[in-house]
Amino acid sequence: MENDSERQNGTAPTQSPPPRRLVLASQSPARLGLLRQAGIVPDVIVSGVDEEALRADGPEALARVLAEAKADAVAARPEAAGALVVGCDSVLDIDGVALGKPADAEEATARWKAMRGRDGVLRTGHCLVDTATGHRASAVASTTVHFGEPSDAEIAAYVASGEPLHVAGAFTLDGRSAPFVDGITGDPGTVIGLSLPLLRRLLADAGIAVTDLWAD
Ligand SMILES: Nc1nc2c(ncn2[C@@H]2O[C@H](COP(=O)(O)OP(=O)(O)OP(=O)(O)O)[C@@H](O)[C@H]2O)c(=O)[nH]1
Repeated sequence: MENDSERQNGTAPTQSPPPRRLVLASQSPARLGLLRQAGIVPDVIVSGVDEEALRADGPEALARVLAEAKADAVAARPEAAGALVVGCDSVLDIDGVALGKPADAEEATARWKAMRGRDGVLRTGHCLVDTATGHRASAVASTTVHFGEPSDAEIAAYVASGEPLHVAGAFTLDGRSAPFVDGITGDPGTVIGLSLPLLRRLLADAGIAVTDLWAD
């Protein structure tokens, strides 16, 4: 509390804003890991949004619409009251076609045989909702992925690992298919599932410094 002299000469210490709670509207362990490694420990509330039920005109619009649907669904929950909510959705854009998680091993194999040696763009939609103020903003981050040329046998082994079935684009930058990705142009977090530089900008637009969310 400021004392009288501080009040009179305006030297009262500036009160740092109360810490804000962030809710991650995603079941993605990769997104949670990116936030935790950056010093942010969000609550997780899975949106349960049926992604197949939504349509949009192209990969970028689809990633945005799905991220917005996830954030809005969680922001409406009573357990998110007063919190900042971030929702994300990632799709691989190859020649304007949005590729999410492959349906099965056969599709994962066919995708790898089609995309090896080529470039694709991983597009991750982000939506931030401040349930305390009603502020809501969304944006899409894009990173170009330069795929290597795994052999048929390497593709078969990767698909047999099961990993590609659980991730957008049937590949991971930081997992078993890392040897098959020659490089990227853009933010790596966008590929993994959440762009921290973009989140920083969305938070700043809401009047919040990303450093205010650090857990310690
Ligand atoms: N670790 C890792 N995960 C990836 C990579 N690329 C995509 N993913 C994951 O693939 C998933 C993309 O599917 P989404 O529909 O966006 O998200 P989800 O996992 O279904 O979870 P929700 O947000 O609850 O819908 C996310 O969990 C991403 O983190 C990658 O390079 N590395």
